[in-house]
Amino acid sequence: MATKLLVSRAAAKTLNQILRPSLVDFSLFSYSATSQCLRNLHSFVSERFHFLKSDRIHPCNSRTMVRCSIPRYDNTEAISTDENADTRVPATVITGFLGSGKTTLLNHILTANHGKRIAVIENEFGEVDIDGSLVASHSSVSEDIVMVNNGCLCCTVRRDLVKMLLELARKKRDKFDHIVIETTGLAKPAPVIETFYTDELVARYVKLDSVVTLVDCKHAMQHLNEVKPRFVVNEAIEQVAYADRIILNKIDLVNETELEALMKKIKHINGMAQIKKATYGAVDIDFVLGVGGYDLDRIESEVQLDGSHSLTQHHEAGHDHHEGHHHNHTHDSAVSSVSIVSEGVLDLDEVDDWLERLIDEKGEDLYRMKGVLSVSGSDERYVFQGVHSMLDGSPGKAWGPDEKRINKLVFIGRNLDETALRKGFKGCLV
Ligand SMILES: Nc1nc2c(ncn2[C@@H]2O[C@H](COP(=O)(O)OP(=O)(O)OP(=O)(O)O)[C@@H](O)[C@H]2O)c(=O)[nH]1
Repeated sequence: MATKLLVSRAAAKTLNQILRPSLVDFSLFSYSATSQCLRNLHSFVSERFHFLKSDRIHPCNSRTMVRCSIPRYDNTEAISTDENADTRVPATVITGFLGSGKTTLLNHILTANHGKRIAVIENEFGEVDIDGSLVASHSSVSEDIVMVNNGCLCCTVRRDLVKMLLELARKKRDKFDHIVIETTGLAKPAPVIETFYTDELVARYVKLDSVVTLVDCKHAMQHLNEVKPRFVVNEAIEQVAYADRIILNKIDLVNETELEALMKKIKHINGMAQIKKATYGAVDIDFVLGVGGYDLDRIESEVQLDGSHSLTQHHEAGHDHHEGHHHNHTHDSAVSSVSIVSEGVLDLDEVDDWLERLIDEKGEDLYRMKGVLSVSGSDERYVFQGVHSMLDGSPGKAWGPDEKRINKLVFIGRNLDETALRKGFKGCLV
């Protein structure tokens, strides 16, 4: 197994300013402090709240942490005049099953004319560095390999991933604008995502932009339907579940009916990700870079749920209809999405309590969640996003004077209890 890091010079562009990283203040709290922490969520009106209670995300990770932090920026270090500017380097994680087209997409990113200089961290099984030569044959990056490591990104080399990210962000920051990490076909995305939140230095210098999942249209259904032994993760499902962007690749190898069935299956698992069909990973670069999938400012555009869409999926799943919400739970997979679209005003204290309880009880099974909320006593939307037990929330854009205040929430996870989620939401309405 080899993990290597490349810095692409394919699209050179000069950074006008080398913005030095801002400081994130991580204060360690005791477990009991989380409650207070969440209860105070709405009081951080102008500052982003970031809550982290991370445990058991990955079998390799046995520690339990409770942290609460408000990112802030150290003026002595930051060159930017805007003290709230997020100057961290964005990173995109490309995942997808073996042979789904990850390297093909990477080549597309490296050779497309987008003006961004890309640093690549590539993780490959096998002694021979095959993907490196493939990438190199399509661009002039072969001489830019700066690190080589062994292991699988999701397990043994997570430490190496941290090292590489820090090396890039601290020492080579002026040489690139964006980091792309290509995981092995078998890598589970959770530990890679977790790295951006649990490692304080990484969180200080690098921000996760998005998880892009490649799906091989010809073989994906077989992998998604594969029944694994108990406690064994189906990587194909996990990769779809964590995605912000899904590329249905190799559409040239399937017919419309097969494509339709696959699309339906994928939406059942992940009702939040934007999906594009492609051959040879050829998608607009904007679709994969600069997504802001974990960015609170972008949550609203990411949570594009409307009642009609929801009900359609709900119907497909063969369950009772409930006005204004749906769940696309499938019986053949424990991983599914639950979406709630509802008018009404919420009590933010109740929301804090509800979400706190939820992540306390179900954090391990909650892969992703995002929401735009209408809360009492505020003219602004309240937005939140989370991964497992990490929850990040803050006030967002103001509601328009004649705008309908519609709450939109989506949860993706394992064994989601749609009825309980709906009840929990209703319990927060004033
Ligand atoms: N027919 C067809 N072949 C494709 C398409 N995209 C990629 N391929 C081919 O599929 C094979 C695998 O593509 P890669 O990009 O290497 O896939 P990968 O996900 O990086 O593979 P691993 O690193 O083994 O996990 C290559 O031969 C590609 O040329 C497509 O849209 N259509």
